[in-house]
Amino acid sequence: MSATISDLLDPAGAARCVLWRDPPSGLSAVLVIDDLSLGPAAGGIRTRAYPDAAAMISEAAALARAMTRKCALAGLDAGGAKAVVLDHPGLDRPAAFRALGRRVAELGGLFRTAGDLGTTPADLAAMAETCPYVHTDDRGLADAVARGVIACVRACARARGRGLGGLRVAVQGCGAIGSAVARALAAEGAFLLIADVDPRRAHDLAEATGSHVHDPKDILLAPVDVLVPCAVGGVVTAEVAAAMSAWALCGAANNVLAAPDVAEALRSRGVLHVPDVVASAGAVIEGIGRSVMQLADREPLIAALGTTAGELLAESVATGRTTEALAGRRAAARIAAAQRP
Ligand SMILES: NC(=O)c1ccc[n+]([C@@H]2O[C@H](COP(=O)([O-])OP(=O)(O)OC[C@H]3O[C@@H](n4cnc5c(N)ncnc54)[C@H](O)[C@@H]3O)[C@@H](O)[C@H]2O)c1
Repeated sequence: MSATISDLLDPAGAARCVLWRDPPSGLSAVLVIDDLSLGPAAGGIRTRAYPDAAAMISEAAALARAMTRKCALAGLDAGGAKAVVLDHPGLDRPAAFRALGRRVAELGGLFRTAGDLGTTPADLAAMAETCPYVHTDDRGLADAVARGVIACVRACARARGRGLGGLRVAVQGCGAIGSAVARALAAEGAFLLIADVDPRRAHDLAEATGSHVHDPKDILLAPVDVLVPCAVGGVVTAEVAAAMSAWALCGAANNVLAAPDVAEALRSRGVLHVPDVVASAGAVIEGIGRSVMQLADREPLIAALGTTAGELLAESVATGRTTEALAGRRAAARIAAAQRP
């Protein structure tokens, strides 16, 4: 069940993919390394009940591509990757994550990882027993994401001549990231509507932050100023883009647009859209900044996400292009410059 580095290094520059299985623990995992031009590949581990291996590969590949853009835009010396783990009734989680840790350790630091949707602090702790390349400080990374999201929401508010105080914000998802974002927004005096498919999580977060619990079925259409998705990807469909009340979209959920043309639907309605590859970069800045770039202070890079968001919003108005396209172009330019001999 092991991969060697040469399995992953593809001289043609195509995405590298490896499937790991460990029958004793029930582990089935896919790692996609998308790009190594700027440095080792960074990306979290997602754990979900996928229908088949093709679904695992396709989600890992899309998320790894987004990580490449995220690292390039954040000014990090890192490329993009993603690992996904199949959640199923036969999964012995501690043993499976220890086995996954052994495989990732064999790559010698080529892949740097942390948590993501569905992967728990206990999973990461088990993995860290066998692997030095996993960040287990889930709360610290989530708080770093929240600081980046706040900087980007502030950029949206500023574009409308507003501040964060009294801003009406809807947060979808009350997990690690949604909770950190809601706490940070509440501390800034925003008025919050929050929702989760797990009512207990929403209730507990509402108690802690003074927020109002909203029905998860229509949180994306809630009458607010800013929509902050922090749950699963693909939730902003063409229908949501056409019907949403919020005048800004700025969330941490990776790959939140259901299709590329949704970006144009948002732009043509005048919705300020901060791409999630910008808004959600706080965790990878914290992780790679600390472990690879040895930056004593990562806050300037996190604060710079707000500057990038403001520039993209202004450039979109000036050029009529979507912020998503403009962000993609910036990331590609930085990677191309690094690839030049
Ligand atoms: N963890 C990180 O460091 C990190 C960094 C950047 C981006 N992200 C992204 O942020 C998002 C959230 O990650 P997380 O680590 O908080 O995951 P998590 O598993 O801790 O929390 C996700 C929450 O979303 C809820 N949820 C799922 N579907 C929902 C729906 N349709 N409506 C409302 N709630 C729903 C779940 O019940 C859960 O409470 C993911 O898209 C992830 O890729 C995570």
